[in-house]
Amino acid sequence: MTLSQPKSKDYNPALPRLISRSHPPVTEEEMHQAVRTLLLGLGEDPDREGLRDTPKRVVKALKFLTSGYHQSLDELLNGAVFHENTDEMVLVRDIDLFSSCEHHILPILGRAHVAYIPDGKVIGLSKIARICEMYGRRLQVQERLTAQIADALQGLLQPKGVAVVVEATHMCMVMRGVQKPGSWTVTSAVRGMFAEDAKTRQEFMSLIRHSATFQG
Ligand SMILES: Nc1nc2c(ncn2[C@@H]2O[C@H](COP(=O)(O)OP(=O)(O)OP(=O)(O)O)[C@@H](O)[C@H]2O)c(=O)[nH]1
Ligand SMILES: [Zn+2]
Repeated sequence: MTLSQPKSKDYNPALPRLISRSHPPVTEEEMHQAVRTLLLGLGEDPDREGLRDTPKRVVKALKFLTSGYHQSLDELLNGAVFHENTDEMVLVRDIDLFSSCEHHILPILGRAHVAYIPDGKVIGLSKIARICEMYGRRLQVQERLTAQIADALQGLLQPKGVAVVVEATHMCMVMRGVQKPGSWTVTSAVRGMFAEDAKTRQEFMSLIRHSATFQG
């Protein structure tokens, strides 16, 4: 049986604070011009054949990579929250995750492991991956991304506990800056039983233990 839809306006841990709410809208043409200016600033010729459509492509790509700002949990869930009498841990591990770091707008590539202990309600498994995707498609820091996934599940299901681990490599640390290709950042967010009970947390950690590699 499908439960009544949780309302994201009642609970929305990731209400995007988009500046467009208070500023006049920026037109598509202005965005293209901005990319053209960037290319000029880099010493490129934006009118050469290979770059002619690049401003359009960049804007389109960036819009896609930040499309999570325009999604809501209600829409994404599509009612897929069900009554189920179980209180055993549910874990979806190795969810590929792509995001963009808010400091450099460069990719964050990795994976998420998401677990919860139900308290009368379960969520469609694919929706867990969709929640990760929605928050990934925003400008992020990994810590906030991890917490937002945990808080979304906590708010939607009121489960006995939630645990999220994100393992990711940041292109801003690989391709530029400190240039450390082998580095992985691991962040976790634990709520309820996972925060309170070391045994439950250990069970989760042992279930996700493996070597972190990214296979793109
Ligand atoms: N905590 C956190 N930091 C991040 C994340 N993504 C990028 N950063 C860091 O944000 C910091 C920005 O530091 P700045 O000194 O302002 O920028 P920068 O000169 O480009 O820094 P470098 O990368 O050290 O060259 C860097 O240390 C990045 O590694 C993230 O998801 N979480
Ligand atoms: Zn960065």
